[in-house]
Amino acid sequence: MSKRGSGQGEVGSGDTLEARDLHVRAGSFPAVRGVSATFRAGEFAAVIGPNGAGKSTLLRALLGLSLPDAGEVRLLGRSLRGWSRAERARTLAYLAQGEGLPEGARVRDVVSLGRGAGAWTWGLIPTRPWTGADEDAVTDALTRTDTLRFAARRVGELSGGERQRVGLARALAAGPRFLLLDEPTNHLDLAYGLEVIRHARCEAAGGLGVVAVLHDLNLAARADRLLLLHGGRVLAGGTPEEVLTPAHLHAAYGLRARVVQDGNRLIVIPED
Ligand SMILES: Nc1ncnc2c1ncn2[C@@H]1O[C@H](COP(=O)(O)OP(=O)(O)OP(=O)(O)O)[C@@H](O)[C@H]1O
Repeated sequence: MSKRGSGQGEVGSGDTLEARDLHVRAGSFPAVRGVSATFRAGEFAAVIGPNGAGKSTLLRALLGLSLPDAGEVRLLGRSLRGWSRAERARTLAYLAQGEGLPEGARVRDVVSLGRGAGAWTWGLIPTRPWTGADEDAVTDALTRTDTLRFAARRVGELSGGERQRVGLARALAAGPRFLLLDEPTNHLDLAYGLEVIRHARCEAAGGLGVVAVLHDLNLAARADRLLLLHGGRVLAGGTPEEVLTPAHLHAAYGLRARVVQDGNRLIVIPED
């Protein structure tokens, strides 16, 4: 089934971000060891696993920020090695873990950075003029993340949850095909965490591919697909029902847990 999202066009079967037998080091440590996974446009996928499982390292390799020792990343059917930095930056958006935003800047200006407005702000030579289409894309990203109403406020005046949505808006402003989020709900209370997940789901329903590293398994249970890493390897991949089993949770986290179905959602309950 194909979907249409604002500015993202038709989603076809080749709209994937793929890791093929990927081996990646973090420093000298082999943090990702033979991971294969396919992330699709139009899907919200969560990468889960205990501390040190290799989640962030995998995300950085998918973005082309860390080069693999072996294996490859393929984006829209082409090896990432063949993509220019500029092409990659337009296609893959990234919200890093604990990424700070400039406190004194106004929200709209921060979101404009997502379309390269920094080239003007920082006195660099712009490669193209700022256009009405850029302005529209910024407004669209602000609207989609429900941040338009405080677009004129300064970042320093916002709550943690509001800042996270501004970061999301900046990433979306570039008009990417895939959005990669590293622990986007970290330090957020339950309500804000849920809100970030709701936005991620909504973007995926609009045609974007969303890949988020998540620690909270009950938030991850709201994803379309899960990838469970352990020791740099894939322990399980598939739907939340397939991945969040007591056996997998015990193998990955050494945790005894019950998994119960509540309506159409799974709930993980750790046992003492
Ligand atoms: N610069 C580095 N030098 C050496 N080892 C590193 C470096 N960065 C990460 N590692 C190790 O690589 C492994 C994977 O790290 P990574 O950050 O990808 O895991 P993670 O699953 O994202 O963990 P967390 O949930 O704690 O953020 C860990 O064991 C970590 O200690």
